[in-house]
Amino acid sequence: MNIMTETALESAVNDKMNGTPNETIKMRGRKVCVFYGEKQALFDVDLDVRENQVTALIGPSGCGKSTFLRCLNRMNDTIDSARVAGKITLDDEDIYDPKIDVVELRARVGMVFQKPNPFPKSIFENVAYGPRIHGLARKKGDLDEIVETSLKKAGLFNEVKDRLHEPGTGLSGGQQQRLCIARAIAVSPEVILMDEPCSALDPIATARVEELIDELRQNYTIVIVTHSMQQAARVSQRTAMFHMGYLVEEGETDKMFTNPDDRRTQDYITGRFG
Ligand SMILES: Nc1ncnc2c1ncn2[C@@H]1O[C@H](COP(=O)(O)OP(=O)(O)OP(=O)(O)O)[C@@H](O)[C@H]1O
Repeated sequence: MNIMTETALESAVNDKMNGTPNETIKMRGRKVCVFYGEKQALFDVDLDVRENQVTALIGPSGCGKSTFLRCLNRMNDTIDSARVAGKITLDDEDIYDPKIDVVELRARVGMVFQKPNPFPKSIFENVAYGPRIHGLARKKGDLDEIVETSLKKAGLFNEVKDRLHEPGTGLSGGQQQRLCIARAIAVSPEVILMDEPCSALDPIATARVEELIDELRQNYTIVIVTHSMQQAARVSQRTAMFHMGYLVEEGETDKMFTNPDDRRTQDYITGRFG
């Protein structure tokens, strides 16, 4: 290693130690437009997603938050009437390039939905399914290890270790959502998209998932859609405010909640509309 590299490394480590956020852009959206048939749902959205940070998407119902989230792993491809224009990159690679393997993309950019949706299979199988189809378990024992590690990272292992072969659907709502997070983690994603992951959970289960999101950001980049201003303020480092299909403004969460630039953000966070 030469001196320059050593210095650069040291400075990067110091930045980390000082808590300077990682400003690497993991995903970049430029002039993103989405149409459902004739109706346009998103207009020229430019939004960067920073690595190892939580980005919250907020705004009144129907403003396009979930539509934008679904663009990030091409889930809109599954909606017949949907058409996406503009450019979205992951590590500077165009995810809408025809060469992109969408199955592989969705392993790199995983998703957790509003309602916990475990498969009607055992807890073990819920987590093992993805790694198995993606060929991540090479030798016997690999799968056991992936399942255990993923459940640990999702903060669920201790609660379920004695009943791994019982149905995932038998868990509580909060546990099911953490199982879905373990399932997403099991294929080693780089980005995790969460569409209102706590809206079906009680306050205690919500608090547990919020803590988990904060832990996960050390290893993953997270984008979360939420209707809860408190949740956005608690879990995210950056917040993006949408209104009627437009990105109104985006910035550090602390600033967005104390001193936003746009009147619409101010009105929304203070409950004046939405
Ligand atoms: N599958 C679809 N087909 C047609 N229109 C859709 C579809 N999904 C969303 N839309 C429309 O696109 C617009 C944006 O919807 P979207 O669900 O992205 O908003 P949202 O901000 O996530 O809303 P909510 O907070 O209510 O979930 C809305 O007008 C909605 O009716």
